[in-house]
Amino acid sequence: MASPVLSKSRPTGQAWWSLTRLYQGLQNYLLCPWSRHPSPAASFSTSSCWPPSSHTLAEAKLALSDAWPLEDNTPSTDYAAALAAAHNEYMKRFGSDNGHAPRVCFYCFPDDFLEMDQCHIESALRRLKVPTFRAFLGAKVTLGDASTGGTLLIDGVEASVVFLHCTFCPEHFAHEGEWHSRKLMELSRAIKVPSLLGHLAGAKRVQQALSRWEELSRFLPPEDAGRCMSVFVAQYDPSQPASAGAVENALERPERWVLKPQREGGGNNFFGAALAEQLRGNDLSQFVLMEKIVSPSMPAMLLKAGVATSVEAVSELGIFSAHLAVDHEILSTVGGAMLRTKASSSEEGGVCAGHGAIDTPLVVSEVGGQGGAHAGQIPAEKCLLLVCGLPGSGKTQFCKALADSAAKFFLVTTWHHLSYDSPSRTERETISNRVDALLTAPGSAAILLDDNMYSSITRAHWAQVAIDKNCAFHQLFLKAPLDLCLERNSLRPSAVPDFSIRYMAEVFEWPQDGTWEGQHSMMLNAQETASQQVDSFLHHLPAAKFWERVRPPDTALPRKDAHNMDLDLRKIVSLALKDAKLPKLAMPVLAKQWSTRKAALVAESQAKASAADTSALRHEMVETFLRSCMADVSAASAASPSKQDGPDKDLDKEEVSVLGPPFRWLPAECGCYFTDNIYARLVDAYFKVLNPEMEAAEFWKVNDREYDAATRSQIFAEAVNTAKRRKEAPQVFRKNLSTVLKQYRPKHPELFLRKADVRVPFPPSQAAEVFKSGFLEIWEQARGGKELGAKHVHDSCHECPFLSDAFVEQLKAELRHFKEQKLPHQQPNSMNRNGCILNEIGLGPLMDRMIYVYLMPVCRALYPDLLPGVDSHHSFIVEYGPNMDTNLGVHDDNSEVTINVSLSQDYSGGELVLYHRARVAHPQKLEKKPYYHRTTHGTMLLHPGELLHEVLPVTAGNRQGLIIWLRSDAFRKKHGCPLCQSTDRLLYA
Ligand SMILES: O=C(O)CCC(=O)C(=O)O
Ligand SMILES: [Fe+2]
Repeated sequence: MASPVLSKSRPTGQAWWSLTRLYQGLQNYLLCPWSRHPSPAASFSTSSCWPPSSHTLAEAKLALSDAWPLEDNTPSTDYAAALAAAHNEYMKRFGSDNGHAPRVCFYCFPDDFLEMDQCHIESALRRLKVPTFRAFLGAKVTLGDASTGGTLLIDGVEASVVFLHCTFCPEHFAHEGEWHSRKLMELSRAIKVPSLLGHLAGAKRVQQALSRWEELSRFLPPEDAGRCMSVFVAQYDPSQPASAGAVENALERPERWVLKPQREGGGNNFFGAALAEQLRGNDLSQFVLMEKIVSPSMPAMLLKAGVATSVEAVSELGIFSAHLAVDHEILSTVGGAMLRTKASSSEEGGVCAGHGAIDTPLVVSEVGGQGGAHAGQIPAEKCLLLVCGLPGSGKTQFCKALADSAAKFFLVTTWHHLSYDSPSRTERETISNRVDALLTAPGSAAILLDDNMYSSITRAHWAQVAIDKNCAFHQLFLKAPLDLCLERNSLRPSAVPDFSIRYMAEVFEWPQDGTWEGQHSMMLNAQETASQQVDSFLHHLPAAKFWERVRPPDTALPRKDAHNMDLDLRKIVSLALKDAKLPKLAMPVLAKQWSTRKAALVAESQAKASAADTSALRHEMVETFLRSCMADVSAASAASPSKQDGPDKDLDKEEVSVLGPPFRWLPAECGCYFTDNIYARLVDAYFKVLNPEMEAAEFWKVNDREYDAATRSQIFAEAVNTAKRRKEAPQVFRKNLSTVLKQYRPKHPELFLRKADVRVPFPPSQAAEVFKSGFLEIWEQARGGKELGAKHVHDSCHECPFLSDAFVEQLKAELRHFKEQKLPHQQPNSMNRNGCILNEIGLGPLMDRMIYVYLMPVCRALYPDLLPGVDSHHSFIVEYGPNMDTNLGVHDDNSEVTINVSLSQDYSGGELVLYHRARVAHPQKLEKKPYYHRTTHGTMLLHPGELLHEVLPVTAGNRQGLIIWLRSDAFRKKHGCPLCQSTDRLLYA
């Protein structure tokens, strides 16, 4: 029986799962005893033609009444048609202009056992009246007219097309003569199959490079690159320092990895202990370390040498395609497929080597969709997915990012995201009922239930709900250091009391291998950005039992006895009383209240001690107690005088996503932003403010510098004010943005994109209006990997055209219009008091698109080391002129790369002066001569954020600029925050 595959080439957990169940039957097994040469990837194109008919026959003989119709598979004739098209193109161009009669050459080994496969293509070509000949490695190869683009003569015959069945591994080049022949082939005008580029694209090192988003998105539109990433496994060059983590993991868990030497064909790979041994060796540069692809298996019977064996089998699908281009594309077709099926226990799948069998794909359309007669019988699929982790571990952002991208990757129709994280019992009940309803409703759906879920008993409850509803079940854990969660939590408008995070961190029961949870859990790194987490989720999806129904817990769940319960209640009280947010005055009252509540719970639990489910009941009691203490601490701190004019509590109801994807918009990236490098304009210097409530004496102890008394008090006031403003900046940012979204009536609504649209380019005609044509040329160069036409002007600084005059005017008109409305907005940063933050006034999505689609390819080409990836941007307008700031002191930026777009030209003075890098060890060794930048509007300057720069006084007129600070978590993780040079307090990296 044929092996089912999807007609849509996307990984669909649900579909795989359903198809596994559908699979039944018998496997034909083809055994070829010859395995002298590794076969090129295109072998067996012919042999793949016959299984459909034999499988159909087998179905008929076995009277499988519900057999699915099998598709014809005709790769050999499709192959021949593509070769014929190539030959005809050659004839059209060159004909027989020299009296030779060109033919298609099959260039092979002298004793190639695959001849039986190739001869079908040859005879199909003959039927198409295309002459062919066979030549063998070592044949006499010459160029007819000894120059590039000349005729290719092989054994004296002119080849129109050379179809290479050898020269793809080192042994094929045993003599210099073979290299020379191969080179002549490349230099000749004959059409090469495969082309050198096509061949290289299949090389393992190239595939490794293409498995990275940064590389792949240079060649594919983001949407397509995203889809590809969702099915690619990770690949590394183990000799590179950046791969140390992967190598370490492979040494620990070799069963998850495969080590491939750079060789074509199977049979050369290392697995398990042999892999670990190689990894400990010296020369790793010849290898590619790849995560193993773990496909879902299905039961099968393999028949080999007359013996049938029942195995768990996996299949691998290859699709044959042809692409012919001479200057422009002439032909691009997909023709036929090869499916290899093998026992999942076998590391190798080679058919000739006796490991795999050629099989037939059973093509169905979407499961649960219009899949033919059987579709209606396939039950709708549901999956309950728990997203667990401490508060501040980024669960909600991850869920949003997943639901956002998941629709593209799964056949599941609906993704629901529910947060169970509510202190109120009734609200939790409502959500619980909603989960119930969603799991019962018709249609496929994934329900993401996001909560701390720190106890395994709580998770088991949800597993049981999934079992009862006959649904699939899986758990995702976001793991983050406690300090990071505390820091992130403190930045949220709906921060929970610190003590609750400390408590959960202490008692968190992480899933254990070997228990029911081990099989149904995936760990994600909470320090990655949400989109990276989604990437790793998609990477690990094939191995996860994501769409499987969970088996009831097979290990005893931890039981909570009276003693344990008492310990937990005490722990909660003691941590809660230490919570920093708790005002001192409230403490005795709460301590008393909690002690009474605790005693009542203990008594209640003792009274119910004989009930069957006491353990679960005690769990519930601890949970309820924790939540009531959390509510008390929140209420007490909200009522304390210092908080009365604090952030607006209603804000968290606003659906304002400022954390991406694709980019975060919040100004703070490191905890030091709130305490270090606080700028005082008065003396043009930076100070530390450990907290805004700090006393003057303490402040001057930390900032030990000499000033007179009056200056001291002014500096102190300014620094403390700035620190306060920074502390509140994230909340104010959200609040302002939500006000703008509700109240602002734009002048040019087309500038206000939807967040969902930011990954797509402007339609071409609009792009031509937005950008200067010179920029679009540079953009194309960057995307094509070509040298850029940007002008290098100073140490790593480049100038290039960017926005069109019309667009600059449109943007400025919108900004004027905004300012006229007098809506609240913040200053861009400590140094610039005028202007505004574009992300805060609703133009964030526009900037996201500008950066994601247009600026990133250019920046990546110009700053490959600085920008391994960009996770956030701070985009703002600066303005100088009469009655405003007129200059800007020397500084470096809180960015990896800064893009400075000039928006005006009618002003005097105001040059931007670029010096040297502030953060290198020996700045004095760098170029000392400053560069004075002054351009026409719409031109941009790109410079590393660490380059010291200043703006000289504007003496007349008005000067406006658009500044984009690009930030990279990956860079900061390695080199530290640019302000404090440390990695300790990074919020997202
Ligand atoms: O106005 C300019 O050109 C530079 C502004 C700047 O350097 C900044 O805001 O960081
Ligand atoms: Fe700057």
